Amino acid sequence: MVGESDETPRSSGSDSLEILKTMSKHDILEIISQGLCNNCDKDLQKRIQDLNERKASAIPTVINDKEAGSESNSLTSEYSETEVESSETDSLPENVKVEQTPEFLYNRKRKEDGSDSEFSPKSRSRSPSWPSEHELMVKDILGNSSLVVGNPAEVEEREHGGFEQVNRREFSFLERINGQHINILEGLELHHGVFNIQEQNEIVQYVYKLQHIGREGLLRARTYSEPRKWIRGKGRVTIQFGCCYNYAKDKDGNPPGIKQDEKVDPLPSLFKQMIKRMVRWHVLPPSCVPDSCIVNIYEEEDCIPPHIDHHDFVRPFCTVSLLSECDILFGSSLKIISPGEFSGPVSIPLPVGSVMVFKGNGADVAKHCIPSVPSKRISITFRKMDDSKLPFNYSHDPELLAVKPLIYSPFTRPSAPNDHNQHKKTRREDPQHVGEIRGKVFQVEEEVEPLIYSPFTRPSTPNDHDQRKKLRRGSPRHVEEIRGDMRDKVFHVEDDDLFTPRRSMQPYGRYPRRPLSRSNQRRVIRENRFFN
Ligand SMILES: O=C(O)CCC(=O)C(=O)O
Ligand SMILES: [Fe+2]
Repeated sequence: MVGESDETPRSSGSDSLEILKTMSKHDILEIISQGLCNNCDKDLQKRIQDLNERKASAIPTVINDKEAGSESNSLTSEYSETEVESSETDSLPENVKVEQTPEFLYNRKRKEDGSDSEFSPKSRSRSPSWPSEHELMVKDILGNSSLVVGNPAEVEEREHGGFEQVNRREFSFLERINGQHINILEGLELHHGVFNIQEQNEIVQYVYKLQHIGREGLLRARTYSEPRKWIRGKGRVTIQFGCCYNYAKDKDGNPPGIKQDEKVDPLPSLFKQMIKRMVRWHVLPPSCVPDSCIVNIYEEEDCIPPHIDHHDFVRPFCTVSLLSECDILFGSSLKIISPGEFSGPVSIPLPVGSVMVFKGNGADVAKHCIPSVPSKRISITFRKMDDSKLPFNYSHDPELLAVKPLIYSPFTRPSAPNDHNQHKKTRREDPQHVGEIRGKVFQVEEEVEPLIYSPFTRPSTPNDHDQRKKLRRGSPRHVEEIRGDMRDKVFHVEDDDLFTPRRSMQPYGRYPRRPLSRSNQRRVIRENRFFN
């Protein structure tokens, strides 16, 4: 057990118990969750499991929030599993409200729906440790959704052949920060083709299912949360898995970041499949396999304000965009104009099905935000927690521990469908091809020629557009010319359609965008000129 070799004088067992009674839940968790040997860890898990089972088979009288006259309209609003499990609940007076467990709500719902079988996982009779009953129940509700549907040959084909189609874009935008020109978008990547339309549909349906069971109160208290809708432009629905993340200081004074003593639901199976896909297909490195995610469900006009993702999460992290396209703004400084309306120097459209990877300056120097969206949108942000910030009692998911990128060789790339199987075999069997993956990655980079773009040299008619593109691509000197022209600001923009100076100088948000008055236009342009 903890500190067995510690030589400091110890208090007796009963003293320790007395001290324990005066300690906060947080401190107790710290004591029982750190530095245990394997045997003690197993023993502890078994004790928790046994306690859980005893509690589950003797759920105390439950009073419905609504029946009790509570104003809360969400069954989940107060529920916390740790509270239900804490010893105080055993000795509550009869009329004191006891929060409802998701299992209870689930069984009640089943009864309401006419099903007479209660949720009773096989593990109730005997399970060595995880997953808990609650987790089994959520799995049971979600069913066996699969990212890739089809016969085994199609699945194999998609998993192993599809990543050749992925297209990666990088971005560059120089801002002058402390007198130096810095590419604030360095490290940002936008990947297309990682999830096809059928897979996107599958994911969207899954998110709706999660939203539904979240609303029903069947997910853990902090997993599902809804914004207070009456405040315009504020927030969106969020569903958190893997860890509980505090966006801002909470009502108990906990700072923003991962709340280690709070439990949320673990990553659901379909999201693990998405993670595996992204690692296998080189969207994310195997050294940084996400173990948490936040689903954002934006209704029309919802937004996410300017921020830099918390460093409780390591880099890179990524966001998958679904359902509808919206713009994401970047800048070392972003302005809040009104709720949901922000302005900044760079705007990048996030196509449906794309994956944006954040690292380097793109994650840590530039802030980002999503202004009020034009229509309903879903995004899923996948992040890996810093080791020191893992929730207490966290156990790594074995399914995600051994994910490896697929091996690809540009030199054995199949030219005809007949070669294909042979090619796949070579790739999988010959580890030396790992080195060639780099070749492939660089090749992708070369395919995307960075375009150098200045708002002042932007072509005005479609006819000279192509001509200019050619010129820019063909002549590296053109870069210098533009740099010379731009003096303080150099715009490197990767795609013609991604950026226009007019758009960058207008506040974003609110669709359709209001035309700016002349004086406002002058003000915004002036502000952007002297942005640095
Ligand atoms: O919805 C998005 O695309 C961005 C989400 C985001 O920035 C975040 O979850 O931190
Ligand atoms: Fe973010």
